[in-house]
Amino acid sequence: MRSPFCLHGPVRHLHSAYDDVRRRGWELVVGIEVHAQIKSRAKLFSNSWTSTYDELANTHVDAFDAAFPGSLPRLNSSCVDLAIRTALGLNARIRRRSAFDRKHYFYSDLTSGYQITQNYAPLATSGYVHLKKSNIDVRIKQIQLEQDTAKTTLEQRAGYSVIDLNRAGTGLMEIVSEPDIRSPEQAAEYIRTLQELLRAVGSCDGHMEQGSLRCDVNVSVNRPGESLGTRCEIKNLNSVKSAMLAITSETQRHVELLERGQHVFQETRGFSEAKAQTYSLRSKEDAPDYMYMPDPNLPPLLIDDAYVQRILEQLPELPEQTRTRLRLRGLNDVDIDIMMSMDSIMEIGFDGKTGSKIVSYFDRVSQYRDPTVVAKWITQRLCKELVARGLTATNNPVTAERMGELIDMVQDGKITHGSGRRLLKYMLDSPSAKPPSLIATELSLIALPIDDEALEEMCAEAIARMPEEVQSYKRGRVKVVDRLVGHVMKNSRGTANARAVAERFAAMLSK
Ligand SMILES: Nc1ncnc2c1ncn2[C@@H]1O[C@H](COP(=O)(O)OP(=O)(O)OP(=O)(O)O)[C@@H](O)[C@H]1O
Ligand SMILES: [Mg+2]
Ligand SMILES: [Mg+2]
Repeated sequence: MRSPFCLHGPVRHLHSAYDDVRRRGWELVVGIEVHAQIKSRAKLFSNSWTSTYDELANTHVDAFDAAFPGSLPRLNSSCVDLAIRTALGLNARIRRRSAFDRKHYFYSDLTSGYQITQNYAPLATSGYVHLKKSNIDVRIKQIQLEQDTAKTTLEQRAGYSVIDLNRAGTGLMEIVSEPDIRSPEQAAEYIRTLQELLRAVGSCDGHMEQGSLRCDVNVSVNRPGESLGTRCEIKNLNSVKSAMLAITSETQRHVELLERGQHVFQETRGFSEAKAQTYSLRSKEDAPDYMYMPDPNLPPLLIDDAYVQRILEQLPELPEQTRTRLRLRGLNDVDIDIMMSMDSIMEIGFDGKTGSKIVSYFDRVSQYRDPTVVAKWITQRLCKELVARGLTATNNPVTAERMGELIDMVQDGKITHGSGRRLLKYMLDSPSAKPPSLIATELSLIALPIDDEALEEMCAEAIARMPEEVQSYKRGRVKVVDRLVGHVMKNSRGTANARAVAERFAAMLSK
């Protein structure tokens, strides 16, 4: 499973660079702006459907998305619902009256010349996210609704750019944190926690590599106890790894400037993954004047208590609650983390009631079974086998009922653990409607009874074949019995019960 703290190559190098900066007596301050694409069927203000990143260009475009003169925006209420779900999940205060503004700038990916956003009265304010590993709360300054832009691709050879309007007008939630983050690791945990929450409430699929979740990180350094330093904003980071790298290299740049007696100037910067360095895009002086103004075509967004209450009632279990519930059922944090992180490689449907697919699978399988046993099968076997086959919980061919039967067969000693694993692999590779017990019989996986003559014979055969092992066992090296057991297991194609075999050997060899 992927771990946020698994550091490789340049990350490890920069990680120690960051430790060095800390040793030299600097404190790092980070605030993150996350742009999360709302997982709604329609765009924020038009009837056009949203698209995935790999669809044919310009096939999801309404007159309004193309800024056709005379076209008017109409707010899609499901985007508001999903943003409110998110705000509730982030413990934020939902504004009863929010409003939309125009942010003007001129760029080829913005056909109307302005982006509709919420500058003066955002949808929600003053939330927080708890980071479990770092054990801190990161305050959320605000959550605002805004439009995504079109996508421009530069055709370098041909000397022109092509524009795809599929993304234009898709709803975004901008989630702005307070500057409460103090290390690249905390930033990584913040992004992952947010990702998990957005997926759980079903408001965003959180795929950074596909651009449905993008981060801008703001970085400054200061001496402990002093006021905050000047921040630089690094735009458009599309993986947790590049966010960590960008923060680390930017911190180092600030410290080097300040230690040389120079100043840090407020800037917007980009990040080159290849060089693991940030570079200047524009200084504060060059910052465009966005000429914000209330959008005259959109009335204020009014949200009453009943509306919020209704959404609160539909809110699925949040990750924190799932963790607590699973812990109460006896699961350990490793198993819980594996199950919850499985969802990061899972498609989640448009049904809204998403939450964690693998957790609800676990709930069904473990309803009348030992939860810890079921969790082990799911995390150590099923998840691994699914990932190896490029499958997800959504297209997992083994239903919860069949998985349950398989586990029962192992628990009841009808098949060995090893045979259970083979059976699971078989069921994943050759999906069928047959019950696992029938498949096990067909594959001759049914365990040999403990007192079977065949078992006695197999043990005797092993003893005859492995005199050296027998000798050293008799001289007191009891661990050697494992080799004898291994021989029998191999001969029985894994159907013998390993513990029974070991007991049999102990009895036979003590004679
Ligand atoms: N001294 C600081 N060091 C690091 N981060 C900071 C500091 N001061 C503010 N920040 C962070 O900078 C971010 C500012 O985001 P905000 O959206 O409010 O403004 P902006 O970046 O100026 O606007 P835009 O949305 O146009 O980028 C917040 O995440 C905040 O926590
Ligand atoms: Mg911002
Ligand atoms: Mg910003």
